[in-house]
Amino acid sequence: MAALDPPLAELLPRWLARQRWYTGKGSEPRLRQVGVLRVPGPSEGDLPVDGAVDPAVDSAAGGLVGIEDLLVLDESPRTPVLYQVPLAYRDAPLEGAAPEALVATAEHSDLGTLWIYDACHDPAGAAALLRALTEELELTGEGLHDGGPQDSSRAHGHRTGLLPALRVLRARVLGGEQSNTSVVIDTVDATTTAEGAVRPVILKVFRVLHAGDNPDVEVQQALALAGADRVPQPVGDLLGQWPGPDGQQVNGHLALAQEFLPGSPDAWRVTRGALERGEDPADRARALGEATAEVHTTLAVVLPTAEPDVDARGRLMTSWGARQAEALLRVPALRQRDDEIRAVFTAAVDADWPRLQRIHGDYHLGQVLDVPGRGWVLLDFEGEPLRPLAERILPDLPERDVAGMLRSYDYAAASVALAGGLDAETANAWATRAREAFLDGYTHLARSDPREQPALLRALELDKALYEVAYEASNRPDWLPVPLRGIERILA
Ligand SMILES: Nc1ncnc2c1ncn2[C@@H]1O[C@H](COP(=O)(O)OP(=O)(O)O)[C@@H](O)[C@H]1O
Ligand SMILES: O=P(O)(O)O[C@H]1O[C@H](CO)[C@@H](O[C@H]2O[C@H](CO)[C@@H](O)[C@H](O)[C@H]2O)[C@H](O)[C@H]1O
Repeated sequence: MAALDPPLAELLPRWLARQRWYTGKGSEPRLRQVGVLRVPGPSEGDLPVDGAVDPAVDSAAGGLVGIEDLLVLDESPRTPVLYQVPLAYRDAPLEGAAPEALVATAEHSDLGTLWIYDACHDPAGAAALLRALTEELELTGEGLHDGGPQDSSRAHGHRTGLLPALRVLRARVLGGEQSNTSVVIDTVDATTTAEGAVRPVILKVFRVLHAGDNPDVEVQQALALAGADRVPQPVGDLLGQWPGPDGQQVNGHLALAQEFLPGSPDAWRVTRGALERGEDPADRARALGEATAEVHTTLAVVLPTAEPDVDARGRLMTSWGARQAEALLRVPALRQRDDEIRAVFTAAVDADWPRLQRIHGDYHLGQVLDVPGRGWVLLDFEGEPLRPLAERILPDLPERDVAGMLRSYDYAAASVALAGGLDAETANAWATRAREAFLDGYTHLARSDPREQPALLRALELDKALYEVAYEASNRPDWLPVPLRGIERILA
């Protein structure tokens, strides 16, 4: 049987531990493969080799030996984490590849030296993954050295049909700090040979996998199919199947593709820029409030809603308690505010609640794009990455998104002040004005004014700030003062 030397089992953990999306920072992964899928290469006509389109991808499909998508379980943390690692094998180095794209080189018993790339960083790998979605391919481990009849993993592609068939020209990984890996793929309409406009799409490869429908796929598709243009047009998705913890097969999304909106800065950049230039934030914030209400109104119609019954209230109280406990672990000084925090949550549980519905779930300024000629467009409906998927897919309080955005205006002002660009008082006044304008815009198009539910809004802002304490402690300790000051303000 063909073999790799060193074997992947030795090479992969070292590489995985260095990835931004590896959740066990600082610890050594202990990996067990639970699935492997063979991904057919890019379509004929993808990545043309005649240099007609982009010389940078001339050699993209040449030298490719195979692509496989590994599902590996890291058993080192208390709760094991399942990762998706698509790999592209080549018999020669990929010209122009970024150093971080190479996972390792290894000797194959039949093929000689192989260069093993993160398939997301290999244009042929990304084109092949996109093809699996757009051509609705069925993927299995059949034909692979370590796949075979004993391997029960599967995947199938699904195309929404909202965009025409696509032919890939080139691909590049989107930089920046991300929980998943996103690849921007330039395509043209495959149904015509005429010179058409380049249509960029973004392929988002989920790195941490969960059993169940990914809300980013489900919620965005529901909105787009209802005709909403407040989300990018979805191209399709890849749904996987693998053996779950007790051996039963589970389903979960592996990837999605959607329209890419170039030249569209996110609201975080736009907002900070306005603040640095001393511009009044009110008009933009009001428009964002309106866009948010528009999306909430559609979601309440196209996806299931629920009564805020005793169970729902109990679940929320439990999750608030867990957040408080987690934040306390990170910042023990918060213990002094324990009773005050609990009192805010208790007051909210007993307040009037609106009907529960699907929401964005991790709403902040970085999740919204300012699209020329279209206005605010919302991205990333995955919910908070630190919250269990089972909770993220339940109908929730729309005020959670409102509170998320209110916190984000606070963050924008505080981050400019933290960088020395503004005194704290001016920053606070600016944030207050932006927050009020956002609420005015929301109220204008929603059925209710969130300010009429002060206890609920206060608890949800506090909950978000406690989440941010845990998030910043793990990812950006220098920013911890931002949510801590937020907590002070909310409790004042
Ligand atoms: N459809 C899109 N068009 C343009 N830019 C996008 C699109 N989708 C994502 N992006 C960019 O990629 C970034 C990360 O995307 P996101 O879906 O939030 O991924 P993650 O879950 O990894 O945070 C966004 O902040 C945005 O800048
Ligand atoms: O976009 P993600 O789904 O990865 O969200 C996570 O990271 C966010 C930071 O990038 C974090 O947001 C926090 O910082 C933002 C500024 O960088 C700020 O606008 C948000 O209000 C604040 O919550 C988010 O909480 C986290 O889930």
